[in-house]
Amino acid sequence: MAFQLPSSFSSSSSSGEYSDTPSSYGLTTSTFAAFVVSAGLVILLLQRRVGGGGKGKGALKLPPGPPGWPIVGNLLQFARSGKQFIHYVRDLQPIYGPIFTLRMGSRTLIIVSSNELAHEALVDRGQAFASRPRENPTRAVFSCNKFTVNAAVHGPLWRSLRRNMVYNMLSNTRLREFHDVRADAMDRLVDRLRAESAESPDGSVLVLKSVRFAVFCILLAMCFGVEMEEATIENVDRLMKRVLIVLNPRLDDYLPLLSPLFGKQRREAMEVREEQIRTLVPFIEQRRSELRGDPPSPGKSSSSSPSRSFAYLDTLFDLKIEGRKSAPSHAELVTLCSEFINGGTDTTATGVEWGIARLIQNPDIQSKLYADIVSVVGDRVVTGTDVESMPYLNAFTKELLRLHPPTYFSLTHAAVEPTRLGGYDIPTDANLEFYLLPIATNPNCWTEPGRFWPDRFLTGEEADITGGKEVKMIPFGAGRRICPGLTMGMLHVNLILARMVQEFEWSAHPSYPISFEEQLEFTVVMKNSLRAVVKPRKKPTSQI
Ligand code: HEM
Repeated sequence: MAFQLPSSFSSSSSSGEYSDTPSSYGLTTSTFAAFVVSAGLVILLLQRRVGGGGKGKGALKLPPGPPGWPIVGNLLQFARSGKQFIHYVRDLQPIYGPIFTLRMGSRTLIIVSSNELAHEALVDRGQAFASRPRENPTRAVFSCNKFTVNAAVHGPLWRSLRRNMVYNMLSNTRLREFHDVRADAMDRLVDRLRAESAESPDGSVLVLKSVRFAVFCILLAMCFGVEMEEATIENVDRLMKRVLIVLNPRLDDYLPLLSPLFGKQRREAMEVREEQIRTLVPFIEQRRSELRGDPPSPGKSSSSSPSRSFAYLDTLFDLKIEGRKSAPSHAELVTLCSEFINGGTDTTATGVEWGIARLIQNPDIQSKLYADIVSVVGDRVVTGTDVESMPYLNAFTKELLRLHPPTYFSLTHAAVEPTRLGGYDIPTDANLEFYLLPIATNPNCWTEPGRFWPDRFLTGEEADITGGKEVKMIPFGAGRRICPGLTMGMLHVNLILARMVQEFEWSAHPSYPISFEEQLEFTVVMKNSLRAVVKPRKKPTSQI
């Protein structure tokens, strides 16, 4: 079992297809257990000697939770359970209720799984819970000390960064401007799937890999303003995977006193950070010199096509941050660009993978979806504008994100100042985790909540996925920290699914039966990566 707890994506990455987390970071259960017991005893002795101890939380009335050990809290029980964190929490929830506490070493996690409490905390009293907790030292380096939208504490920096991303990049008008980037990525996706299927002896394809690559291409082009050659994209993608691996939570994140034992991992993380800066700064500099109108440097081989008129990066060069005079540094630009690319890549790709699995499981639903697409576009290739007018597709995607929220937890929240929720104290240093899956499958809110049934949204059941009025399903979170990429995320999931279904009929591979078991990486991916058989349909004509 990998040692895996929820974490923010910061400037880092997300995952999706990577189940190859090195065991040096993911300790096995038995080593971990032995390690924690001995380490716990050593720390206890050390703390006694220096007169240390608790943090004076005795007077607080925290939500209930399983009793834990001194120092290590519930870490040992979690490790010994042999479960993934999402399953460990799922099994505790019926015992401890809608709000409960887990102590993971030095971190106090408060898990909220009630619709009402989520609405109260995120919407009604959104300001009070709008911050983010402290980061571990490795993440702090990658996020330039929380210089990102997702990691910034609630305050002027967060407001400046978020406002810039939302108004300059994620508005409907701006999204329309990148129509051709999406169209190109969709064509490439279809070509890749066709080629992979033709090369494989059984005509099958690995869904997540190609979809993830397509989304990555779109976000890379939007971020840096250039459409890069495939080899360059793959290179950047490989680097992002390494970033992801070194940012995996480590034992010393929860037991900082053990950090002297993790020197090698820390050094490796710093090398990856340097490589990330070395790789991305040339794109930043290329863009800067193009904006200045410099002539291309002689003899420099270009790994990208001519530039677009606008990119996320352009908005960052002279970004005015409340309370700060200087423009973002190179390292900060790398961090902000990585956040933009990573925030939307695995979340979207994971959603599509589960979506294709559901279509294979339900051929009737697949037929209805195909009919919906054809009724709107006829023989023409489906575009981002078309998907808005496809009621069944939109119902399908909503149902998909209800039952398979790409992240089962929102990013970790923190209280701005000590407060209360559900009758319990919430200290500022607690990690507040909103558990999205039980919220979206609450039997008080849904008929047959466990059934995958897109028609529910066409026959009277409703849900505002922003959670503004009430919280029924919030795959993008809710309130002040709601995902700023909601519209783009929905558009990409809709468009990719529509194009994949327009071009191919999807069915199960006889040797790889579909299993709906999940695995927590950054997003919750299919435990057995989906391998499916594709049968080309009538080829649509090129775009108008
Ligand atoms: C299907 C696609 C997506 C899903 C399911 C998703 C989900 C989420 C969730 C659950 C959160 C946490 C909200 C909270 O803390 O309460 C979040 C935050 C965030 N997402 Fe997304 N996301 C998606 C796509 C995107 C895209 C396309 C981008 C941008 C390019 C993006 C950028 C962000 C950022 C910057 C935050 C942090 C917001 C803040 O802290 O103020 N996401 N997302």
